[in-house]
Amino acid sequence: MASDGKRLKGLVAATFTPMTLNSEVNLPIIQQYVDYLVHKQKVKNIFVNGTTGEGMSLSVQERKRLTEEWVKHARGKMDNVVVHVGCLSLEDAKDLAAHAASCGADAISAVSPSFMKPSCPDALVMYLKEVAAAAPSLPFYYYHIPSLTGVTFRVSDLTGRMKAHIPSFRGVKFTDTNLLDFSLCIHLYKEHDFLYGVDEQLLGGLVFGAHGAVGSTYNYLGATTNTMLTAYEEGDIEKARKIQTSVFLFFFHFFF
Ligand SMILES: CC(=O)N[C@H](C=O)[C@@H](O)[C@H](O)[C@H](O)CO
Ligand SMILES: CC(=O)C(=O)O
Repeated sequence: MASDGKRLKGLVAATFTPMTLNSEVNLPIIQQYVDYLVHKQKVKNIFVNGTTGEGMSLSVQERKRLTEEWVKHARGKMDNVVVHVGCLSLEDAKDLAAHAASCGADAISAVSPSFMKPSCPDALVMYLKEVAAAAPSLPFYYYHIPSLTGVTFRVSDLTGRMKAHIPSFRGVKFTDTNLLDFSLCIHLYKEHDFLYGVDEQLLGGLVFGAHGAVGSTYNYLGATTNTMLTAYEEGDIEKARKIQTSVFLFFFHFFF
């Protein structure tokens, strides 16, 4: 699964972390989870230990064991395993990045530290540069999620700096409703991948040129969202809009 220059496209499911009733990570079920995503949801990329997987609430050891298991079972079945390695501790993030590389993950990603926040865009890039350098052979994706990190630097401001300072920088997982910032990134940095992360308005992201999408709902609405991607590609905007509307109505029904 080496990712020699291959671009991350299409849907990426942000995996949940299966737990046992004893609050241990449930590793034996991961093989079944991979098969379910590939066969039932037609989703062949995963984002492990992110927001949905509650990576920030897991121990470093749990995150490592999960990474090993996801990579092992995805091998030969999936296209990309992206491992989220962001932590409040830079040393832990570097440790997780190096571990992801040693397991054979395809890419890594990291959020900004969020308790002691970087004071300016350059400080954030210095942190991300060190994390990425711990796994220099893996494509690195900045994970922008200001609603949770409170770090609101515009991605269009950060991207040029990441491109200049992080040799493995490949793109951004962009979880924010600011489509102006998103579209500016796509316009300015055509050689990078910008993956949209607000599942309820992915259609808006597609119109502005999203290369793909990372999200929690692709665990269970992957097949449905794939039909939306196809409708959009075929120019059937009415159908795509209907599917997007059904997705957010479904979502609002259960979560609001
Ligand atoms: C805050 C959050 O978890 N965002 C996810 C991606 O980053 C999304 O996939 C959402 O879970 C999804 O859009 C539902 O609101
Ligand atoms: C949605 C997403 O990308 C995450 O859970 O991290």
